[in-house]
Amino acid sequence: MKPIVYEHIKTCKQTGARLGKVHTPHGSFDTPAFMPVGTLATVKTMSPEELKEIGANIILSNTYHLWLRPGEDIVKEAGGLHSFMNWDGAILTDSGGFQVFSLSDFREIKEEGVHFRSHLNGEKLFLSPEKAMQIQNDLGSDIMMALDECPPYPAEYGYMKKSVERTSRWAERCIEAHQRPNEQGLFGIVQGGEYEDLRKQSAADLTSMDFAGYAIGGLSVGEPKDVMNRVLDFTTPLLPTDKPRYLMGVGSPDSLIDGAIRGIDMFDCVLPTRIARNGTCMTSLGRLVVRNAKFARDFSPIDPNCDCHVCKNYTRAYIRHLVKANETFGFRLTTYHNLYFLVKLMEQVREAIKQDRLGDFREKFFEQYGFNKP
Ligand SMILES: CNc1nc2c(CCNC[C@]34C[C@H]5C[C@H](C[C@H](C5)C3)C4)c3nc(N)[nH]c(=O)c3cc2[nH]1
Ligand SMILES: [Zn+2]
Repeated sequence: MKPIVYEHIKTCKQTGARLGKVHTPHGSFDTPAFMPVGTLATVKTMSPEELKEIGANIILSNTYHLWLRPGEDIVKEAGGLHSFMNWDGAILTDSGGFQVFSLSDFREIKEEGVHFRSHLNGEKLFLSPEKAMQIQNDLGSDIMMALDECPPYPAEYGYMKKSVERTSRWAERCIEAHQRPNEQGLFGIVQGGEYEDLRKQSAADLTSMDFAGYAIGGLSVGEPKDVMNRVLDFTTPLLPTDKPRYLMGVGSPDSLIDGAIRGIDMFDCVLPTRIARNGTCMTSLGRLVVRNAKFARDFSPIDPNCDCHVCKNYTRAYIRHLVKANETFGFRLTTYHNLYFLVKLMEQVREAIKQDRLGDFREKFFEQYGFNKP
């Protein structure tokens, strides 16, 4: 039986956004959904209980890092990632390719796979479609990603065309190498950069193969927002309506809303956890850098419009003090609030889709958050 099932509930009459549910062997989650990112089998500083409290039902984990440390064999011996990290919700693992390109200084892409050096000890390593499948099979994630190449931005047409064709051949090999298709879903990743014909070719190749869902890759790699939105405008319509669509590496509140409007169901981004660790918070009135001196005697919550545990019990002055003193608890508070903020934002997006008014919601939110300021 299919491990991943997409249930379409409705499409917003005002925009192309769709309300849905994704059913997995470890529970379901409402879409559009933001997925918190756990790099080393933990969403940094958050406990599984806190992630549940925040409302996260699916998290991302990291093939590349877990392969290098502690090794997928140890995670497999622990019974898989769910028991290793004591998380009983859904887990999505990326294939590791993106990490190789963004972390290791030496790498060589060949037809058979990618040769590179470990960013930990410089050891020569090799990642192939078959290896990426074996690692994710051992980790036991509910949603696995095919091994793809995410080309840099910008990339010239000739290179992009060759890369798309190789990514499609790798996708075929991933399907072949997938050991447990009835227990773990496998998503294909559409590439093609900003070239409409290459996006069409990539989507046609991948949708002719039987994937549980489709990701749009190659974006959020430095391109302007309007380029991302244009690529989404002509790419999402190429994807089947009865399967989830995942926009990889996105993103900021405005990109989440604009992606949902263009029919995206799933998002992931390190932003909320990464900026939290330098004391920056996302609030309904825009970004707030809590270590700023003006908050030294500010005994109000991070976000007056937020009802999270942190905003109900702690003040800007206290969190500023902790962050300035480099106290771990301070980063736990900013991380908890930022994740809650994005999970809540997606709840408001789903509510707006229900009421066919996501366009109006976008206007109000952008105005209040300050996205429209020139
Ligand atoms: C930021 N922009 C962006 N990201 C991207 C990612 C990684 C998604 N996040 C997973 C990830 C990546 C890192 C950091 C955490 C944990 C783990 C390792 C998995 C999230 C991508 N991943 C793949 N396989 N392909 C892409 O084209 C791609 C494009 C992206 N553009
Ligand atoms: Zn809050």
